[in-house]
Amino acid sequence: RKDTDRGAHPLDKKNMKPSRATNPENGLSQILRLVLRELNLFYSRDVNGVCLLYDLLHSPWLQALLKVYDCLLEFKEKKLVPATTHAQTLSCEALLSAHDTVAQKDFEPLLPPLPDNIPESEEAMRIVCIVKNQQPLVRKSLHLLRIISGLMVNQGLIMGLLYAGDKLVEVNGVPVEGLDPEQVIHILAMSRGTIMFKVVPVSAPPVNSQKTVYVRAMTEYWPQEDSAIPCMDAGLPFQKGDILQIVDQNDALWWQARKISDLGTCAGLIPSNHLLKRKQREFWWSQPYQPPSGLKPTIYKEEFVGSGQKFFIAGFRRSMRLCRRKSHLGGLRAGLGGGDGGLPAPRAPYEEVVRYQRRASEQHRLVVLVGPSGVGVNELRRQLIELNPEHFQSAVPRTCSTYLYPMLLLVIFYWSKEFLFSLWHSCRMLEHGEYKGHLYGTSVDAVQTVLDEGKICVMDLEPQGIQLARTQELKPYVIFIKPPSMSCMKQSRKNAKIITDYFVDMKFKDEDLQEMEDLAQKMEAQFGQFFDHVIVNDNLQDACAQLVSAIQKAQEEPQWVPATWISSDTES
Ligand SMILES: Nc1ncnc2c1ncn2[C@@H]1O[C@H](COP(=O)(O)OP(=O)(O)OP(=O)(O)O)[C@@H](O)[C@H]1O
Repeated sequence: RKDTDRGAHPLDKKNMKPSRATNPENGLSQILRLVLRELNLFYSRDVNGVCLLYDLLHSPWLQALLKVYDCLLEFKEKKLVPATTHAQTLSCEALLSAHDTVAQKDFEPLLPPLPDNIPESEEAMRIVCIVKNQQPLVRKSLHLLRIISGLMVNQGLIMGLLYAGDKLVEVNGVPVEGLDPEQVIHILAMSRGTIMFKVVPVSAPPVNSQKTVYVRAMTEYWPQEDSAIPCMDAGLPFQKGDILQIVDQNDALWWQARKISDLGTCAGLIPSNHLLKRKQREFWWSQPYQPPSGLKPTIYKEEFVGSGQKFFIAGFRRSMRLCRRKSHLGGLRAGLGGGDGGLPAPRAPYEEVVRYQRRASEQHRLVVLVGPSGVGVNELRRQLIELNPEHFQSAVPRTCSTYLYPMLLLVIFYWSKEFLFSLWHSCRMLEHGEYKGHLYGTSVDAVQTVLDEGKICVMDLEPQGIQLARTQELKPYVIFIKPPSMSCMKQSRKNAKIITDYFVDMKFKDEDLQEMEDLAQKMEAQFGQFFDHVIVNDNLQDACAQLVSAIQKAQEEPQWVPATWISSDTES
C-alpha cells in the first residue's frame, strides 16, 4: 500500500503506544474483538444501523488490514537485521514504497505509433510489431526468416500476424528487399525491444485445418548432422521411441512437432515422413553390401516345474548364449543385424499412435519381456508367475515338426528372411526353435489360450520377434530388461549361476557381463522404438516389483499404441 493510504487509516498510529501492539491482549485485533462483542449485544436487540456496522467490522479485509497493522507495529519495536548489506539502509517504508512502485508499473510492451504518412501505394502492406525480450534473437530471428523463404512461422509467437509466403519489405524502417538472408538475420539479432516488420501479405493466408496427430519415432534424427535442414537451430532432435505431437504438416518436406514430454516448448522442425524415408533409403543404399551370414534355428530348453514335471519354456535365450559361446559373438551379432548380417531395410520412420486404455471387458494385453541373454528375463518371469499363478502365465510352446520341417527346408532353399517371415505369419508363430532334434514353436493361439482364461500372458521374445507379436489382436506391451552398469553387475551377480542346457552351473565371468552389456546396447539401438518400458535389473527384488507395477499400468492406464490397433469406437 502507498504511504498516503496507510496514513488514511481510521486509527491514528502516532497516538498508539508501540507497547500496546506487542502485547496480543492489547493489540488492535483484541480491541476489535471487544467492539464486536459489544455490537453483538446491540445486534440481538435490533438497534437501527447496527447491522451495517456489524457487517463492516466483520469484513475480512478490515480484519486482515488490522492484523497487518498490528504486525507492523510489533516489528517497529524490534531491531531488525538486514538480510543483505544492500538492505542496510532500507526502512520498512522504503520497502513498501518500492513495492508500490513495482506494483503500479505497466509492464505491457509499448508499441510505437504507426507512421502517419503511409502512402496510398502501401495499402496492401501489413505492419507487424513484436517485442523482443532480453534473450538473443537467434531462434526467433531464424523463424522469421522462414517467412521470407515461405516455409513457416513460429506459431506461438506471431501466429495470425505473419504467414508463410508474406514478403518482408522492411525491418525497423530498414528496407530489406534485395538483402541476403544473413544480413536480415544480423539486423534482427541487433534489434532490441520492439521490432517492426513491414510485409506484403500473402494473397491467401493458409488455413490450418489439419488435426494434431501423434507419432512414435521409429528412427532417430539429429538436426546438427543434417546439412539439408533449412534452419538447424529450429530443428527438433529425437530418438527412437519418442512420441511426437505433429502440429503442422503444411510443408511437404518439413513438419513442425513437439515432444509430448515437452509440450510447453515451441515446436521444432522435423523431416516429413516422405523426406525421412528418402533420407533412410539414401543412407541404406550408401552402405556396403554384406552377404547373408545365415540364420541359425535355436534350441528349446527344458525346465522342471514342481514335482518332477517337465515342460519346455518359450524362448531360445540360453541356447543362444551357448551358441554364442561356441562362435564367440559372431553368430549372435548376425542375429541382431536382422538375421542376415546386413543392415536392416529401412522401415516407416513414423508410426501414428493414439492413447489406448484397456477396458475391463477386453482381454489383457500380452506382456513381452526382452533382454540380452543372462540379464534375468527368465528369472523375473518365473518370480512373477510364482507371485500370482492365478494371474500370470506363460504361453506353452507346442511341437510343430509336421509343418516346420518342410518349412525350414524351404527356408534353407530360398535363404530369404522375408520368405521365412511370410511362413511364420501363415503359421501364426511368434517364435520357433529346435530341441534335441524336435521343433517347437509358440503360436499366437497358445498366447490366446492364456488370454482367454482371463490371465495375463507373459512371454520372453528375441527382439526380432517383437514385430510379429505387434498386432491388434495381442496389443503387446514390451518391457526391456536392461543390465545395470558393469560394476553393479559384478556385485549383484557374484553368486549367480548361468544355467545351461547341460545343467552345468557356471559363474558369470567378466566377459559374460561385458557381452551382456554390449548386447543390451545393440538391442536398444536397433529395437528401442518398440520398448514401452525399460527396467534395469540390478536388485532382483526391486526389478520384480517394478515389473509388477509396469504390467499393472500397461493393463489399467492409458498407453500410446499404434493407431492401427484401435478402431475409432474403442479410442479413449
Ligand atoms: N538381479 C539379479 N541379481 C542376481 N542374480 C540374478 C539377477 N537376475 C538374474 N540373476 C541370475 O542370473 C542367472 C541368469 O538369469 P536368467 O536365466 O533369468 O537369464 P536370462 O535373461 O533368462 O538369460 P538366458 O535365457 O540366457 O538364461 C540366473 O541364475 C539368475 O538367478
